[in-house]
Amino acid sequence: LCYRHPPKSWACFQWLRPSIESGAEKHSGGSLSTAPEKPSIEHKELEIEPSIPENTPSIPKTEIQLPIITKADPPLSNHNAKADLDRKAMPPPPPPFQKQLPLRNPQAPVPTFTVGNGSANNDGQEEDDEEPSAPSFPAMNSAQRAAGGVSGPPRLNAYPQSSPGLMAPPTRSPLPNRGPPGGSSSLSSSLAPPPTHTSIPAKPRRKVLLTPGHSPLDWARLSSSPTANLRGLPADTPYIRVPPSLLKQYTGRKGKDAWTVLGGKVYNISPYVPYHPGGGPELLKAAGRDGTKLFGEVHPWVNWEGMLEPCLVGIVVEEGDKRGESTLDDMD
Ligand code: HEM
Repeated sequence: LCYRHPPKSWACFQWLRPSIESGAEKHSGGSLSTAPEKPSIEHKELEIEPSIPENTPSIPKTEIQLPIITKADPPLSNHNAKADLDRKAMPPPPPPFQKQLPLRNPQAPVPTFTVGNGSANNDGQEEDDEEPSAPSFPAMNSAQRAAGGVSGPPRLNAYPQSSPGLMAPPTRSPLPNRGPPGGSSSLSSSLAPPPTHTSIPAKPRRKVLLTPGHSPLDWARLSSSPTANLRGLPADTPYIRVPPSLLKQYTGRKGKDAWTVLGGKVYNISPYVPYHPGGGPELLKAAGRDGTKLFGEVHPWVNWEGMLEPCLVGIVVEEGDKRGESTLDDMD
């Protein structure tokens, strides 16, 4: 302000100038005995004026015009008139600082933006020199922009008007869709995991509902009991050699136990039938014959040796092997 309007050009000084000049004349007259009426003001003014450099850029005096008093204006008087003149001579105060968004259409005070016409500018130039660029949200490479679903600023209403880019409101039914995974509505269930997160197994799992007291834990408890006789043979019976003809007799029918062969060892699987997670019938498919291949096709990860150790009957031998009863020590 002082740069553009130096004190030299202030209107109040214009008003004071006649008195200053007259004061100067008094001083130049050399009458030291005559005391000025306003010595402090006049001397101050006389000191200020020479301190302003002559080459200071200033508005020419012709530009500083006192307001022309027309007939319509009320008559100015004394202090109020001077204050008015001073106020009019001063430039208007700057507006309060605020960042102005470039609004192209004054009819629409809320900024809106559209996607898809390629007008978005992202080269980092000044905003004032460019067209109004798209807002920074959502991001330029976001899925929202790619889907074309952005047509305006975020809305607070839950269900906006139907628009081709917006998701339709969910259809609600009186009961939640919580059917079993294997039910008829499993494909359309909203609780079903998305197909990309799980791989559909080649074979559906065939676990059965075990009767109470026949969980795997119950079997572990039973099989670890030293008093339980799970072999189906009289106590203290040594391990026996089992030819195929003998194995065939133990199919689990006609009141006999079910034996099977896993890895060359013969097991009595009858006690395990109610504990088998795949169901009794499935287990009994291996009864009376070698079930090693069958077992490996279904669950090769199962530790059958540890689970069926107390059910071990003996070993399988060739037909016609007449070496009689033998123990596992003989096999080793
Ligand atoms: C003979 C000794 C066997 C033992 C000790 C045994 C043990 C088991 C065990 C522990 C499971 C649960 C596996 C798991 O949860 O991952 C199971 C499941 C099953 N087992 Fe066996 N099993 C035997 C024989 C067999 C045989 C011979 C068959 C079929 C012919 C069979 C068919 C099944 C089936 C279909 C399942 C259900 C698999 C699934 O959950 O998808 N098992 N068995």
